[in-house]
Amino acid sequence: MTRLEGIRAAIVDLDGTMVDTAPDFLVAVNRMRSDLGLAPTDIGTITRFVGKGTENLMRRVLALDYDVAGVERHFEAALASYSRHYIEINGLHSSVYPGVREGLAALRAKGLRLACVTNKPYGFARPLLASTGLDGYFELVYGGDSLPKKKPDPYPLLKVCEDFGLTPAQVVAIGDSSNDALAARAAGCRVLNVPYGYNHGESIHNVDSDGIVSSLLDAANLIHA
Ligand SMILES: O=C(O)COP(=O)(O)O
Ligand SMILES: [Mg+2]
Repeated sequence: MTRLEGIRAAIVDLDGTMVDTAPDFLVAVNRMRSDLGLAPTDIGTITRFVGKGTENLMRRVLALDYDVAGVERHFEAALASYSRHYIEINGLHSSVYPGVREGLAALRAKGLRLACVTNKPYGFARPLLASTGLDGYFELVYGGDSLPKKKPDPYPLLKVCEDFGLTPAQVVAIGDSSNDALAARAAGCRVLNVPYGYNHGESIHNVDSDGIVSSLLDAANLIHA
């Protein structure tokens, strides 16, 4: 695969890229569903729904049972219940993917600056990064509610470029979904995808990116300052 040259910073996605959080999502969603008197859902359904932030996840899991008006009627209660449960179990059922720590360390060793940009709410992302010990690698963390727009909008990536004083062409995004690739393409950043995450239940091979890497360590081996 082609080397990426002239890269000074990497923007790394969280859910499905650094941490396999689907089991956490499943537990919190099912506790919320139980609070609302709904039957539990399954991990396959959850992995299709994760990626576009908490509000979208709530609407999708409510739409399993309710029509559009019903979803909106139950939305606030569902979000409050889910958020309370998620913060209680955040990280307990999750694991860091192989090659993540090694990849982040290798990127830092090459002199790259690192930012984490996730659609996960900042209040969930920060404690997860701390409990997994990944927070020390990142100069910057933006959650899905940190900025006016979230991925696939390019805004969070462009904000990182501005924060770092770099042009988008000097920055690579690494993520598991079309959200990450679309945001990167629209921003003018390079982008690498990992194939082991969620991608809305679709094949990552149909996504326009600069390459698919099997791990963050493989990504680091392709990236050069
Ligand atoms: O929480 C989500 O919806 C997905 O978060 P991500 O951007 O880290 O994949
Ligand atoms: Mg992701």
